[in-house]
This record gives sequence, structure tokens and C-alpha cells, in this order.
Amino acid sequence: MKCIVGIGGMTNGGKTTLTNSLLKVLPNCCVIHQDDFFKPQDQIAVGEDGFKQWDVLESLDMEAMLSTVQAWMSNPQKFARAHGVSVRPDALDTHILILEGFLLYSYKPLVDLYSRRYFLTVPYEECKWRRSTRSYKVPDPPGLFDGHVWPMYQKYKQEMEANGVEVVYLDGMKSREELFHQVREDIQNSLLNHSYEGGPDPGLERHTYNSGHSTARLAASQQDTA
Ligand SMILES: Nc1ncnc2c1ncn2[C@@H]1O[C@H](COP(=O)(O)OP(=O)(O)OP(=O)(O)O)[C@@H](O)[C@H]1O
Ligand SMILES: NC(=O)c1ccc[n+]([C@@H]2O[C@H](CO)[C@@H](O)[C@H]2O)c1
Ligand SMILES: [Mg+2]
Repeated sequence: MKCIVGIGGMTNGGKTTLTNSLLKVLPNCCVIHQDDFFKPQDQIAVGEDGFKQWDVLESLDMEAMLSTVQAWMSNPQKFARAHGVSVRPDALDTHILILEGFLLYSYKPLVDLYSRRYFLTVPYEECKWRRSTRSYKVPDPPGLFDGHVWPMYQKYKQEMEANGVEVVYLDGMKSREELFHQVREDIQNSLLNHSYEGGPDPGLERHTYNSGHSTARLAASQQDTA
């Protein structure tokens, strides 16, 4: 069973933090970070507003990102080995790929490949504050957030919604731990539900969460009511 999970949403929503936690616990889990596909600085257009247009799809080499996803799809085991992910003997048939980034659901060739699309958001003030504490490879010039980053976020989110792309919104104001447990449980339940449809054991049934339910029981009770 192959499963591609998107951890998307706004800048500073907590995507990388959540992804790094999930990577530690999900079996046979590889990751592709969209930020690794930014074009070189001299290829980033300068807008009429005078800002380098970092937050548009054209600033990313999405063809290269897609090729990397296709390499995983054609041989996830080989991809895992090449990226230092050791395949777990109790979950040989389970392969998870996390795509992590701020424009995951705006590039048509990728949009239907996801099993689950998560979308982290925080309020404007929190986003602006978190961003002000960060230092990117190319530091934000004064005014970039209000002049470029936030308007582009709104534009792409509106387009995504207008195109009917289904996402699971996550409240980035929740604690890191709460988000981790919520998403971990959700992914594991959807994997277990798939395995009940006839696939082999994904090696997940022994986990128990704060709710006191094992994922197997949660998956079973969801099936009962389906
Ligand atoms: N749940 C959370 N609650 C409070 N702060 C958080 C939470 N998750 C992450 N942070 C903090 O918010 C900032 C942004 O987190 P992170 O780098 O994970 O976001 P991102 O969505 O990957 O951002 P970017 O746009 O840079 O890729 C970091 O300083 C991080 O420590
Ligand atoms: N990674 C980079 O090269 C880079 C350079 C300038 C700005 N950014 C910002 O990264 C965010 C996505 O994680 C976007 O909001 C970019 O503005 C990244
Ligand atoms: Mg990040």
C-alpha cells in the first residue's frame, strides 16, 4: 500500500515541525520538502511592487518536485533506502510519502496524488509574528509579509477552494503535541481502514493514544458506522 500525505498550508503554520515529528513514528516514511525546490535567487522575478516574488508557484521547480515524487511512486523501497529510511520488517507493504510545503495543492499534476491533504493555518497576527522571528536563506526585506507573502497566501488559498480541492484544515494554534497526535492518529486510522479492505498488516495496530482507544478499535468502530 502506497500513501502520499500532504502537510501543506500557510508559511509558519508549523508544517516542518509537524512533519519532522510524524517522520519519527510513521513506518517506512519518506519526505519531500517543497522548499528544496526553490529556483536560484537570480531566477526569481521582481514584481511591480519591487519585491522578489518568492511566494508564487513559478518560483519553484515543480517539474523537478514531481519527478522526485514519481521516483518514490515507482519504487518506494529503493527511494527509502537511498534516503536512509530503513524499511520496517513488520510493515513491509506499507509505504508513506509526506510532501511538505506552502503550495502543495496549487500544482495540477500533484493535486490528485494525495491520499490525505492537510492544511495548517494560524491567524494573520500570529503568522506575521512567527515569520518575523525567522531567518530564511534570503532574509525578508521590510514590508514583504504584507506586500507579498500574505496576499499570495490568500490568492492561492482562494483558488484552491474555488477549484474544490478537498483539504483537512488543521488549527496551527494547537500545541505541537496536540497536532502531532491528531494527525498521527488520523493517518494511522486511514491506513488501517485500507488494510481491512484486504491488504496486509501495515504494522500499526499496537499504538494506543490519549483517547484510550487503540487505532485498530477506532478503525473498527468507524467501519461499524460506515
Ligand atoms: N504548534 C505550534 N505552536 C507554536 N509554535 C509553533 C508550532 N509549530 C511550530 N511552531 C513554531 O512556529 C515557527 C514556524 O514553524 P515551522 O518552521 O514548522 O513552520 P512552517 O510552516 O514549516 O514555516 P515555513 O513557511 O518557514 O516553511 C517556528 O518557530 C516553530 O518553532
Ligand atoms: N528557501 C528559500 O530559498 C527561501 C528564500 C526566500 C523566502 N523563502 C520563503 O519560504 C517560505 C516557504 O517556506 C515562503 O513564504 C518564502 O517567502 C524561502
Ligand atoms: Mg517549513
